[in-house]
Amino acid sequence: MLREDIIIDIFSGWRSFLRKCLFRVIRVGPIPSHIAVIMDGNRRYAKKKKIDDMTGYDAGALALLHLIIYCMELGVKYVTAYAFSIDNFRRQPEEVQKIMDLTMESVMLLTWISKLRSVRVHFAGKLQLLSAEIQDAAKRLMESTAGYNNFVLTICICYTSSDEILHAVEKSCKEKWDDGIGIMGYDKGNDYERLIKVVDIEKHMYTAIAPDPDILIRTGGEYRLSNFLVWQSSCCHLSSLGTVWPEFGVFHLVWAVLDFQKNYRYFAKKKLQL
Ligand SMILES: CC(C)=CCC/C(C)=C/CC/C(C)=C/COP(=O)(O)OP(=O)(O)O
Repeated sequence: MLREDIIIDIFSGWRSFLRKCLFRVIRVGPIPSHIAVIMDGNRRYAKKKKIDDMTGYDAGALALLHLIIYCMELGVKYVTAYAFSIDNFRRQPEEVQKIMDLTMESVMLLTWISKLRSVRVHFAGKLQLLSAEIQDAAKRLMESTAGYNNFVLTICICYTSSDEILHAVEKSCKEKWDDGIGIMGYDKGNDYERLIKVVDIEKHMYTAIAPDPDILIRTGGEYRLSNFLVWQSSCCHLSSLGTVWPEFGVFHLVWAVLDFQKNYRYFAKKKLQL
């Protein structure tokens, strides 16, 4: 399903030319540095098109590849996608297997794209829940692209925010403990001095490779975060789109960015206050 000729087609041709003209106009305003996506509605798309659910996921993976390329052209440096949550292991075995197969295919395709466009690929989540084969392939891709910084793609797999925060707290405590500092704070007059700071926790997040997202897009008409980037999205523009993920296209991206630009002053001010 995910093939190199599809990517060449997205990068070139008259559509790519028109897109670049449109992006030139949008770039007059502020461009988000980081866009995160919850790719909801793949099975609903499959039902709508009367195809099987697994083909819906294929279409979803292709929509993600389109988004990555559009973001590169627009000048967005970071994209983070919620590919599979820890809770998704409770789904039908064939569905779990399908997403794992897509992950493996994506690793192969991303190996090719990353060399072509200097893309750094990062997998974020409890990766030990993946099969040994996928863990190895993901690790190899992360290592081989670690030196690139043109564009950073984070694929959240076996991920939930609760697990990410627990992991980061554990790591921070262990680090302080190993340094002989201890983990409990102490009273300091009227104040309380914490030994574990917010920066310590943030350093150990699975997604620490990227700054907090500027826009979080959720498709499928839902208004929930579903345990995705909960810590990181306190000051981010939320965009809930009625479209199902495989139908997400360049105009949906443009809409989300224009909406972000409309509210930019507020978010810029809030970020300065943090
Ligand atoms: C790189 C990589 C591994 C790509 C993964 C491809 C992909 C589109 C994953 C989405 C996973 C997922 C569980 C989405 C929820 O949609 P749903 O189908 O549950 O939505 P619905 O049931 O509400 O329609």
